[in-house]
Amino acid sequence: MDVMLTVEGLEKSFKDKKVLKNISFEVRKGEIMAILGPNGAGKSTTIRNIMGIMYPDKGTITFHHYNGKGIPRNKIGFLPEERGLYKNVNVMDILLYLADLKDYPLDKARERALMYLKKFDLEGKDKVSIEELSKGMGQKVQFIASILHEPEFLILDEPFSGLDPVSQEMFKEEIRNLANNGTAILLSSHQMNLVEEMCDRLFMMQQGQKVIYGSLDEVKRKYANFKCTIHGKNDAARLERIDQVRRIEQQGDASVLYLEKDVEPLSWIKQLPDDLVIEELKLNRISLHEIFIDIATNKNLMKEGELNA
Ligand SMILES: Nc1ncnc2c1ncn2[C@@H]1O[C@H](COP(=O)(O)OP(=O)(O)OP(=O)(O)O)[C@@H](O)[C@H]1O
Repeated sequence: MDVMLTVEGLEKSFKDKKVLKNISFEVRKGEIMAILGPNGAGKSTTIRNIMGIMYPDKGTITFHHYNGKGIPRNKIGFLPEERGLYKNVNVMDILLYLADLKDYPLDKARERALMYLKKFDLEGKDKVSIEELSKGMGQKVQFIASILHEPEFLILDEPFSGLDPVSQEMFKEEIRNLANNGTAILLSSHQMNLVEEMCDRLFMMQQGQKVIYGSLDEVKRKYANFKCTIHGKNDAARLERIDQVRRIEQQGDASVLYLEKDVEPLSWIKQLPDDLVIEELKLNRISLHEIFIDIATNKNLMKEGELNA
């Protein structure tokens, strides 16, 4: 386990409002680590502290491999939440300019830029000015700018916002490739389905505090209770009386039964009433999206006082 970055005990206040409270996590080489949380949770503030755009009141940020020499800016790639490139400059010029700022050899940068433009369906756009690009195209160029210099640590803040599904797939594949080639990736996104498909580990925060930290598998095993979806005309009150059903949701003839923690799936199925109408039955764990909503709305997990994985 090769740790690239350690964030330890980060605290930050704006005036008298504490927005980061004892934030600690690490990002490892070759992994996609997601930083998640509701609006205002403190994700961007955490990222800005890592990038050295602002400084923490307390705590440390350590990039390993660099002998404690501070932030290795040339080895970091950053796609910020606030997008923006110089408008009246052409695509290749801006890409080369940004690569140059990272001390990356220009001939190599040009070669890689052409390769990535082709990969992202922007072949021939190298001489087009930024203002002529659509929003999605501009985002692709900015993404290319963040990876052109072969960063060892990459921060992606909402990389998928505004992208069509095909472009999302391209980004997903490229991000996965980068991780497979050893890049440590910190990914912030509100698109839980994509996070669930892509990330190896996740750090979820709320109101400046850690609520969940661990591998996707651990998190799902620990926090994602089972839910049972039954298609068939059944009476809601009756379903609610079934043992270990926490709550139900009904839509037409489909009912989703959210089950209590630690339910034993096989025995639970065995004890279902004989006269239940079942046209279809599915038993699976709740999604990351549902875990997120549970936490953000303080429905369930927060009350159980066991969130500090
Ligand atoms: N420069 C600032 N001055 C004062 N308050 C700030 C500043 N930057 C952020 N905040 C506050 O810090 C808190 C955390 O904000 P932050 O932008 O880090 O959240 P976030 O998790 O990135 O949210 P979002 O998902 O909406 O992007 C919020 O309450 C925000 O209002």
